[in-house]
Amino acid sequence: MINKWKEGLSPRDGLILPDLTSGAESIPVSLVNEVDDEKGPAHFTYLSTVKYSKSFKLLQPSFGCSCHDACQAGNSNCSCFKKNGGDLPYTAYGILVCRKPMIYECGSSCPCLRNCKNRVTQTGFKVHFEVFKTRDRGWGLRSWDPIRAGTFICEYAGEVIDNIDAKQDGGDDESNEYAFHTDRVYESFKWNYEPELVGEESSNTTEDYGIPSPLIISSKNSGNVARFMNHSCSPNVFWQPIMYEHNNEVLLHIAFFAKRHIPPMTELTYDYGILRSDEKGSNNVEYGKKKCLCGSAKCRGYFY
Ligand SMILES: C[S@@+](CC[C@H](N)C(=O)[O-])C[C@H]1O[C@@H](n2cnc3c(N)ncnc32)[C@H](O)[C@@H]1O
Repeated sequence: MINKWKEGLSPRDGLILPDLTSGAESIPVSLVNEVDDEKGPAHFTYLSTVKYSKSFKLLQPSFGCSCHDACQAGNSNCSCFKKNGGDLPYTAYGILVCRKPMIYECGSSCPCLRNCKNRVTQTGFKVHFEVFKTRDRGWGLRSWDPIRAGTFICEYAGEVIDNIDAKQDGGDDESNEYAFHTDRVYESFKWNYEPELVGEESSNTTEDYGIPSPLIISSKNSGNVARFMNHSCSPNVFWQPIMYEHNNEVLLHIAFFAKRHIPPMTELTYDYGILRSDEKGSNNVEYGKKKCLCGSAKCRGYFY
């Protein structure tokens, strides 16, 4: 049936819009409601990447590789590989091998080809998503295609804002529910599924992120499909910081990857983390105000 939807041979029940992105992405994103009469989410502008309005100072100097073809695994002269600890972070099929504190992709000043294997998150998403109405958590995101563990899902697109803007954006006493914060408290987990999937033990990879300074991205007014991903305490998606250079600026992007194999039509969710209290310091976590309806056996009961 899903193949018939893709080929346009059979109509998708509850279809509201065939492409929520209006052509901004190479693969259309359907908008579907099979549960009630709501005709779509509140207005927002579709944006496919992150937008830095204020200059975000990164400590990393801007430099790329000098590979003239595609960057090759084992090439000790490739400076992009060196920044990634001497390895390509992705397999030849573009699957993330291991969660890392930071991934450095080739950027616009690197002479390597556009299809270099070190540019996975810059070439748009490769799965057919639908934004659908959930029964109890507003709109959500799922895929018509099966997704293999380690697959790039999408980036978190939106506008980079500072903490003051984040508070103002959400009103006086409510935080912006469409803000992604890198410095929330996130449940730790080990990611190294690729070796596990080929029958090897997972290694003890670090759970810390190597982010130079906290980043907040708001997708309230403009964003992509990531703004529809709901929270789960047992998520099937996780985020990974990625840096690459564009127009002589090295910018930080947040990319989502599948944490496990995800069957078609399964809701895609990630852990929103818990907001830290500015006043209480890093060891004191401020417990979230929102009741969590993720329904997982490990549900914390709240998020934010
Ligand atoms: C970034 S938005 C996600 C998309 C949203 N469902 C929508 O309709 O646009 C975050 C909001 O979705 C809802 N939400 C997400 N995950 C939830 C969960 N596990 N339990 C209850 N509500 C959730 C909450 O209202 C939250 O503030």
